[in-house]
Amino acid sequence: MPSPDDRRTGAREAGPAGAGAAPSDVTPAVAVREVTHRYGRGADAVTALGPLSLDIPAGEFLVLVGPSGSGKSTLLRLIAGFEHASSGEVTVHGRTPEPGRQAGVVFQQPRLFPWRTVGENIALALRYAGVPRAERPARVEELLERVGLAGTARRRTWQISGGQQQRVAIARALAGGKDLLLLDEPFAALDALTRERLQEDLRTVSSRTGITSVFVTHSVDEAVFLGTRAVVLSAGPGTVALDVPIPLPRTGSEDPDGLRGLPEYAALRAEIGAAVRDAAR
Ligand SMILES: Nc1ncnc2c1ncn2[C@@H]1O[C@H](COP(=O)(O)OP(=O)(O)OP(=O)(O)O)[C@@H](O)[C@H]1O
Repeated sequence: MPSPDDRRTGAREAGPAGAGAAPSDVTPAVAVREVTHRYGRGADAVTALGPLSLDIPAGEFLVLVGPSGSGKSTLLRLIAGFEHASSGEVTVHGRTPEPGRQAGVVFQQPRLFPWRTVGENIALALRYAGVPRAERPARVEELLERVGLAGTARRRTWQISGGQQQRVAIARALAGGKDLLLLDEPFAALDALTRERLQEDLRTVSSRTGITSVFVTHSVDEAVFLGTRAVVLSAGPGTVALDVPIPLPRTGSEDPDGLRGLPEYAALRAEIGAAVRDAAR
């Protein structure tokens, strides 16, 4: 899914973790400092997360893995600004996150407007991003091309497959021109083959644009394939159980089978898999 205007941030050129960490004096794209999060009050309160600290440099593709209930989605929601930390601080480019402001978000379900066409769903996001009306059709086509859906703008969302709908959701998240993408198990509901295709395409998009990404998954294989860094959360309330760089080749044109066949790939899978199993005990 190459695009003529692939963006590369300065920090990306400095390199994500795994390809040489960003210098420590650069403000991270996302900073999570001593954060805890509780849902509810009194006797019904659930501590979902923390205390947890994490810096995510610009350009990094951070994958969050961990047992069910370890607080992965909670952490993502805090970074998106959907929740406010009970204690500690979350900042995105040094500022308190606000919903829809700093990040494009993709959920497990595509959440498209069913009465609108594919193109209209994306055009709406462009409108919210302040893109002038006259420029929107060309931008829609460009975004659709980027996610492998060129020529589908006029189709209704119910006329396309679940995998295609999730591609539209990714295009919509990219439409805002944000440099942070938050994805909460976006491929979990898809069949294995479609899931692999989307993983490959997302890896290419992320490698070529350098967009900072935080991706929640239960799949260790998905984590190693997509990430430049993996963080495993302990059983809830989640803290960092393992934090490892994934220094695999990342030009955006790697052969997926070749990547999965690398000995480093198998070693990372084993290390992260063991940490997830330990965390779940
Ligand atoms: N809105 C909510 N109100 C009350 N408790 C919540 C809420 N959302 C999450 N929790 C609780 O917070 C804890 C962490 O949930 P969270 O969904 O963040 O974990 P997770 O690691 O993403 O789980 P999963 O992998 O199952 O999706 C769990 O105990 C969950 O029950």
